[in-house]
Amino acid sequence: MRETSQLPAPGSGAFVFTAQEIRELDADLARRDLLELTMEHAGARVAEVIHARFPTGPVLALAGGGANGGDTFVAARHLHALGREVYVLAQGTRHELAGRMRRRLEGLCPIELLTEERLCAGLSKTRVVLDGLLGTGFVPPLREELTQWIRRINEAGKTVVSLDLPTGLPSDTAGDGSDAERVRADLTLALVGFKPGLLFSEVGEVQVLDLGVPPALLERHAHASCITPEEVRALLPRRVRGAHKGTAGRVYVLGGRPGYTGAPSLTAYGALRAGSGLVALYSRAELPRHPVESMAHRIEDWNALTALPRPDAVALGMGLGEDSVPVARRVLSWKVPVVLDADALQSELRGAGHDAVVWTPHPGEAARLLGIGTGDITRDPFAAARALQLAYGGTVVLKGGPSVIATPGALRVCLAGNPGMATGGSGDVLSGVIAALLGAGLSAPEAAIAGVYLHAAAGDRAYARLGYGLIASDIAHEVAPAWHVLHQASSEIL
Ligand SMILES: NC(=O)C1=CN([C@@H]2O[C@H](COP(=O)(O)OP(=O)(O)OC[C@H]3O[C@@H](n4cnc5c(N)ncnc54)[C@H](O)[C@@H]3O)[C@@H](O)[C@H]2O)[C@H](O)CC1
Ligand SMILES: [K+]
Repeated sequence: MRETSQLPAPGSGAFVFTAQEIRELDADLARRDLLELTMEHAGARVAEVIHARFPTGPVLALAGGGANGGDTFVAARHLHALGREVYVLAQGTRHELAGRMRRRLEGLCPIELLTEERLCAGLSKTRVVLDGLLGTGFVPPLREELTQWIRRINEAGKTVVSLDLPTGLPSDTAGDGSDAERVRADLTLALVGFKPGLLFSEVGEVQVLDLGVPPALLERHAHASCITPEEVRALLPRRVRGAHKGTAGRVYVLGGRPGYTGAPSLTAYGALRAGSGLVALYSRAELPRHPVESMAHRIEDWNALTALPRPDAVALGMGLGEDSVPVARRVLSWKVPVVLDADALQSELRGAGHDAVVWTPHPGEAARLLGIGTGDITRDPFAAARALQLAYGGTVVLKGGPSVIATPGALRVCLAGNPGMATGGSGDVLSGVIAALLGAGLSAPEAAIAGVYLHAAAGDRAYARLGYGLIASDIAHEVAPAWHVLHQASSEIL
């Protein structure tokens, strides 16, 4: 689970790149004669941030044989120019670029070949370690000498700043949970954008450095992009002066069964707090704690649904149990926007969906839908979300820390939210929020993006008040102020 204090700023509309996409971006930059400039910029920015964050003491810069090491040479030169004492240990290399970089340092700060002995001596004398051994070019498994060096770095207890990626962390997938073989960084300065490994592993603080790469190139090569508060604000439905409850979205919540009555009630709270004009619950069970602002109906037979007027959106599956698949089939045939959650996330519904469906699995449900293990989902949530979207259609929200959204055209990730939200009923609230937005007229991708963000922002508000003791109904109630702040705020405040 990610620690709240380690979350990157949710305001950053950063992109995410895999190692392959970085190679393609680099090739594009090289064609435009911009690659060397970009590396120069990277090193200068890294030096600037290190100097600002850790302004005193010697810096030990560890440079690998690839471009990650090349960036480190540039950073060392800029740190030296800022008056810092810098000691560079470089991996033996024939890399032409790294060789040139090294010549540029000669006479400025000491450079030696990296050996274990020199590493230990250097670590004992330093305050800050700049880890520039491996970046996106790392191909597991680690070579033995690297494993030993990483161990030494981690044991030294110094402040460690990793350049682009903590050495040993795979770029494109979540780390395996053990950090024995990767640098434990206090801060990672990610170049150009996040790498998936940084989003889905325990990596400490991450800061993305903008290297002045033209946004059009970033967009062309990116794997995914982070949801921004600005775009969510623009998506939020506005009520007209003559609005009444019937125009603000009528949402049906279909869920619950005897013994499982809390889930649909939380969905109803989520929908109401996200602005639904009317929320009606239908369940086989009595729902003793449904919001008084909603209408709860106990029904004996789901055939009774046929006689009901069509709502603007439906949230379906929360606590519904084995009736979920036939009920979902019936509701999907109405062709109104639907959120399919919890018990409705079944592989029998493959092919039964339509464009206005939002599927909201957590990793366990996603694994069930794809017929693979949960570990395969959490290893690469982007790939899992995309695979689900291709198999099931509509829009997929793969819940997690962070949540990932696959729309027909894009992969998105939400950096807001916190581990306190890992509490029973949190997902039920989310399906209500998304259903409310669908009911207000947003498309499935829009409702998923805005809903996931609003829910996460509400969770952050609840966490600020209550810490890890927050419960799902707190998230539901914080949706309203989260929305209100977003609605009112100017883009400067965001
Ligand atoms: N557009 C950008 O974001 C830019 C990023 N840059 C930096 O370039 C690196 C990636 O550089 P690359 O040369 O492709 O790879 P690395 O430096 O990460 O590593 C290559 C180096 O590592 C050795 N190696 C690979 N696998 C292993 C292993 N299992 N064990 C030990 N050693 C291994 C390999 O032999 C090579 O020597 C990116 O992270 C950014 O830092 C550029 O500056 C351009 C702009
Ligand atoms: K690194």
